[in-house]
Amino acid sequence: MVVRAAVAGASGYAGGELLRLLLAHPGVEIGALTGNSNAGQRLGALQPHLLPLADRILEPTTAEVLAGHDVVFLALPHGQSAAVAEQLGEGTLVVDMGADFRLKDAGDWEKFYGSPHAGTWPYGLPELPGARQALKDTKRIAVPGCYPTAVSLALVPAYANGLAENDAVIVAATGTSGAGKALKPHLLGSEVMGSMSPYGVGGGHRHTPEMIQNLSAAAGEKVTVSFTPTLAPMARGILATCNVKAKPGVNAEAVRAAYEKAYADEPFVHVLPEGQWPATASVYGSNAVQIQVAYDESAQRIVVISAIDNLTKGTAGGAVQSMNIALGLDEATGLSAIGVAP
Ligand SMILES: NC(=O)C1=CN([C@@H]2O[C@H](COP(=O)(O)OP(=O)(O)OC[C@H]3O[C@@H](n4cnc5c(N)ncnc54)[C@H](OP(=O)(O)O)[C@@H]3O)[C@@H](O)[C@H]2O)C=CC1
Ligand SMILES: CC(=O)N[C@@H](CCC(=O)OP(=O)(O)O)C(=O)O
Repeated sequence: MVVRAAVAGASGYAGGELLRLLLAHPGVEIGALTGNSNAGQRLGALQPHLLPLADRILEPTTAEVLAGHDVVFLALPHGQSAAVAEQLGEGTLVVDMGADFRLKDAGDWEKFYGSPHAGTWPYGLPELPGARQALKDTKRIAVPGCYPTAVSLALVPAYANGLAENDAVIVAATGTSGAGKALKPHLLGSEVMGSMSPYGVGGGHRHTPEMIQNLSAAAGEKVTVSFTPTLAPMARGILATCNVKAKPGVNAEAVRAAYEKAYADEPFVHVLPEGQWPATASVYGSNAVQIQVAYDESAQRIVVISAIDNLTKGTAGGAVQSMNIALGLDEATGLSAIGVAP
């Protein structure tokens, strides 16, 4: 089976990473490629690493251009997907890499994104309990945010196994590509090189409600999340340090056993051997997730560290993995868990 896929937002970082993966996918033929301000440009001028597509011309992002494809990926800014998606036929598989359909709670959406809530689609993080079943045969997929991917995979086993108190403290470092290609003064090389800086401190980051949604579903009760993102001088990668108070009676063996069992059969999530720690360089350009867990006995806290590539497992790889499930393909088709080092 070969499906024809269109990519809206092909000039951006997420769209570019998606095309890199789709070029290596045996079941996908690449159809229309669209942009906004760059419509009319050669893709090669904007994504010079995508050599086989260099002479393709970006078209405007309209329902007419995106019609007639089996799959449409939307790699557009927040709030832009819903209007496009509603014009695409019900028989088309629409994979939204933006945030529009991730949250279930309309109040959360309005508070953090400041616009009316468009709805909720099956969530494209297959490793979460029940997620694969919801993705099978679906025609609509909401790909998670990059931080919620790293954090949910790190903490869901602790909550699903009743090991952690209902209070998570998370500090995560990200590469600059997470902010997209649009020019932003705080992302100038001279501001970022040789420096790390926090942002969205104090509960303001829009990924916080998405983390709460995922962790609360695993815990069976509302989990409190304090999330602090930081910007690191690298292009790609997220390193999330997740710290939770352990429930009474928990010990190091129980924690380790829960994580090893949770991810034993997962093709992309690797619980590292004891003493080895996740690093963004190890997952660069791959769909892999590295996890290490430690029990801090003196503080009675569980510390889980995860590393992903924000553009791969955190966006485009997660999108392809979820598409594969929806189409009934092997979940790992076209994806690699092998990183690039050094
Ligand atoms: N970067 C990341 O790590 C992650 C990104 N995502 C999501 O992916 C989506 C794209 O992000 P990213 O690629 O980083 O952003 P970029 O800024 O790099 O790219 C944005 C893309 O959307 C197009 N675009 C901009 N405005 C409009 C509009 N009004 N209508 C239609 N198209 C428009 C741009 O076209 P043009 O350049 O031609 O103007 C470009 O192709 C976002 O929703 C983001 O949340 C999700 C997880 C992680
Ligand atoms: C450095 C930086 O700004 N990172 C982005 C990462 C979020 C992201 O890309 O995810 P979604 O846009 O899909 O929600 C941020 O913190 O907003």
